[in-house]
Amino acid sequence: MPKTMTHGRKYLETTLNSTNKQGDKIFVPYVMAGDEGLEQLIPTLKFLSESGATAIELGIPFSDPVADGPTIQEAGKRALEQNITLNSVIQLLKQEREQIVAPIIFMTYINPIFKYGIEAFIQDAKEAGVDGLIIPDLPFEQQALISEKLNEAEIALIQLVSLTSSHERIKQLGEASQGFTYAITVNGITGARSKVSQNLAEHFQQLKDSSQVPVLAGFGISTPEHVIQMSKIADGVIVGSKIIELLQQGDYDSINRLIDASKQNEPKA
Ligand SMILES: O=P(O)(O)OC[C@@H](O)[C@@H](O)c1c[nH]c2ccccc12
Repeated sequence: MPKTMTHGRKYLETTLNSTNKQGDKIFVPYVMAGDEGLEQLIPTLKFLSESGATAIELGIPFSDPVADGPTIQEAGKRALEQNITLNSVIQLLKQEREQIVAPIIFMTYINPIFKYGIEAFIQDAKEAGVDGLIIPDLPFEQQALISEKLNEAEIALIQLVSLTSSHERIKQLGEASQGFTYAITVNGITGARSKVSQNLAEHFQQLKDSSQVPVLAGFGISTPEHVIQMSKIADGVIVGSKIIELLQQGDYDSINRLIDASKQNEPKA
């Protein structure tokens, strides 16, 4: 990161847009903070960033992760056993953020933020160089709780869109979108799957037409072929459970192959 570039929504959006402009698709891996111990977190983030991840979604472990499938839940348990908290992740990033070029998006449930205190959290997240936030259990109607202060701090609040969102809701979310729009491509929880959903081209076209920021596909994407398939209709992908499995196995080659699959698109004229 150039020293003059500060972190936040603009840095995230500029980074994502320039990836698409180059003709590549966006690749966002999800990792659970502290799954491999807190001391391994910076090396892992550095590896992902240097391997070509466009941005990184960093999960904060939580005791009641309602949207998470088994792989992410297990990773969360391992992290909780090591006493990883929102606070310890923020403290680490305050020290080491500069080592990682890729924008960082926190994925945290709302409870840890309440516990931390909304204002203190936003201030510390800003100081830690957090560029965006995903809060899966904060309904759109309740976002005013936090969105104004996030706007002031210029941290992006990412909107999640489900397959069952109505046309009207898609329009609302599109107007509120910052950073990127997270399009959930299955009805269900997170987790690696053998096949990705088909026939989503129209859905994605509708999302792209209403979103002011790139639209990324997530949930179930597990192979380079899935990445290529989804990248045809979305601006990029998010891969969580599979990345967690591969990190556990130390299979960095397969992680590189997933990332490389997002870079096989012809440059736009
Ligand atoms: O694991 P998958 O199926 O590859 O999907 C990504 C997902 O895990 C990650 O983005 C995520 C983890 N926890 C979440 C909760 C809600 C929405 C998204 C998430």
